[in-house]
Amino acid sequence: MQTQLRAPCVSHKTRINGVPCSPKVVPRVARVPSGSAPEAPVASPEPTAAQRNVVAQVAKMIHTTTNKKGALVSELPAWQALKEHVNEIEKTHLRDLLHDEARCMSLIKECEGIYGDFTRQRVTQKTLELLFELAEQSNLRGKINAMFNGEHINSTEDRAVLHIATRAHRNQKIFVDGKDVVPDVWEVLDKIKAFSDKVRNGEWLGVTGKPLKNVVAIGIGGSFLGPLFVHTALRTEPVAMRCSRDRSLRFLANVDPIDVARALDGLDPEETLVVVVSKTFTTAETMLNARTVRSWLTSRLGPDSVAKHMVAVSTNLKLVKEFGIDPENAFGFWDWVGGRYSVCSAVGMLPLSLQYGFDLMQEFLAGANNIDEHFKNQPYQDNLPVLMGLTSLWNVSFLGHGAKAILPYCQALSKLAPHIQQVDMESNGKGVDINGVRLPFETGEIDFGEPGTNGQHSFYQLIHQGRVVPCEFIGIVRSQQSVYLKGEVVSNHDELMCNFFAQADALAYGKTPEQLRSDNVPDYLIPHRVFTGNRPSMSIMLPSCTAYTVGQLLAIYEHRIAVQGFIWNINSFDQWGVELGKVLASKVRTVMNSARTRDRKILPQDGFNYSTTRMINKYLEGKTQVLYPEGHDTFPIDMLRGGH
Ligand SMILES: O=P(O)(O)OC[C@H]1O[C@H](O)[C@H](O)[C@@H](O)[C@@H]1O
Repeated sequence: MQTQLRAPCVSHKTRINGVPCSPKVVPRVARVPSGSAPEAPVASPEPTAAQRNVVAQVAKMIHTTTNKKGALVSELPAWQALKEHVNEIEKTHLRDLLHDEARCMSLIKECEGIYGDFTRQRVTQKTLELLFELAEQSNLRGKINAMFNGEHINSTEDRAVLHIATRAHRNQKIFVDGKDVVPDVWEVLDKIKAFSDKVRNGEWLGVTGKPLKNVVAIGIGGSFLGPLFVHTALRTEPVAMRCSRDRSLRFLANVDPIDVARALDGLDPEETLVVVVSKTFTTAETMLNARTVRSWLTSRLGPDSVAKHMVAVSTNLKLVKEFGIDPENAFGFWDWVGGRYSVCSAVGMLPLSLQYGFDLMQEFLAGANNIDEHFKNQPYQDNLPVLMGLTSLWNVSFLGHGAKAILPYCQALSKLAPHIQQVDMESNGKGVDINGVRLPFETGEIDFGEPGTNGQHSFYQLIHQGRVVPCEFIGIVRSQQSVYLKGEVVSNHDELMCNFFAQADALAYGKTPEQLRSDNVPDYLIPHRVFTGNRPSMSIMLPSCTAYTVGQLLAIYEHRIAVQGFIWNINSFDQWGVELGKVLASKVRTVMNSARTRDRKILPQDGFNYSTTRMINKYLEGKTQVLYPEGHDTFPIDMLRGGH
């Protein structure tokens, strides 16, 4: 049997990622037979100086040759067993697996009103058992508990990860650093209710005395995508429609002035409330957009209008004040809410409550909370986020499928994929494990998606006959909008759902040359018309698309992403990868300003490479505007027309 060197467990904390670690550093080098369980760090008597020296040298040697500080998940016995199990699965075809009714029954889960069908994943009962074993060996349960217990599992930023607290019931208790944070959460929620009620019932008026019926939410990334997803999901839901009659909610995210023009087009500033949403209140795009819209407001309504027409959501109340927004009109949240996990905090709750009313949005929180409890308490085999996370991990890390398609058969869920893109790819697109050790395998998935049936007429060709892309089909039992035309074979929503059912089986079964021959397909076309099938997917059905079920769906996706990150043993809650581009943009900004204000070209001494220098100069030459105008703001004429 082969042996491999395992690195010393060196811990500076008593708990890392929910895993207890000996506070006493006991470097230890073990020879571990591959395929056997890694040993836990053990306490030993104080080593002598000579022993310490030997251990330090061996540890240094291991560190420099393997860069390991602890066992990687890929070294765990269950990971190895899953690798070997791939050979078994490669011999199966979904066509056959779907004939096994006992298997299918065990892979269909009905919980919390949601129907989850995993039968079209390329898994058998044995695969699941091995995945559960991997979860055990990776201490998944311990890591979930660590998250719910408010431990600082975001170790690179030394923060707890507690978006679950933002949707806690008032009587729940959730502690961060010894403090119950639920009262703080509800203090902000109560403030959102009071403020949104006042705006909606006309108690809070604009500076010229008009009701504020339009809201523009300025924010980007996590301060945009989640709220946009939920707003898009509710726009045509009958109760939400009634609650939002005569009101509008728009979003402004991109720093592109075209987005400003579109967001403000036709709006009357006198009737418009602006919500600036930024966790840090330093994000360049958001702050420039906020200054732009402030200028749009004040140029029409005077400087005093800011007090009545601008409010903020942020963790940085100092900068909110410096911007000129009264902290009384600011809605806080906390560093333990990650930006991409913040839709249930004031980030989403303020703009959405202004649009739909707080009471409806509370149902959204209740739906998310329902899944939080499910995730925390259900055993792996009945736990939707765990099953989704594990089967995705199987697809990515063992079957080698690096992408996944999110395919809601519901137009209202059209912004689910863009939101999950950020939550998933920013969380799990990492190159090192939680200890900073470079991973010998890839993490994360490339997420994309469109609502069915639109996607069918776009990229489905590739997923049927080109690359294998595991798909997630999301269907709704009762549509938000019901249409049936007399004489049609089925109602419009049934027509949509016929496609939902058909696509999953088309991917799984495919079409063989024999079937094509018996359909009299000419020989020369057969290779073109063969579908190999055996393409994995899963299906979820929600009873309806309401505030409650949208909350459930959101939490399912958030937690399944955490499951994957916990098992890969990465930090799913930081995002250092977005920094470098920001820093370089800032350097370009400085040089751009100097070039524009001094009417000069970019020079080699500005520090850019040949390509970038030439490209920026080409850009500078091509614009009619050379010098920035002094002393006043400029807008495209139309942007100021204010709907008149
Ligand atoms: O809410 P903000 O502080 O303005 O941040 C907005 C976004 O900024 C960056 O792009 C981060 O990577 C995102 O996670 C975050 O959501």
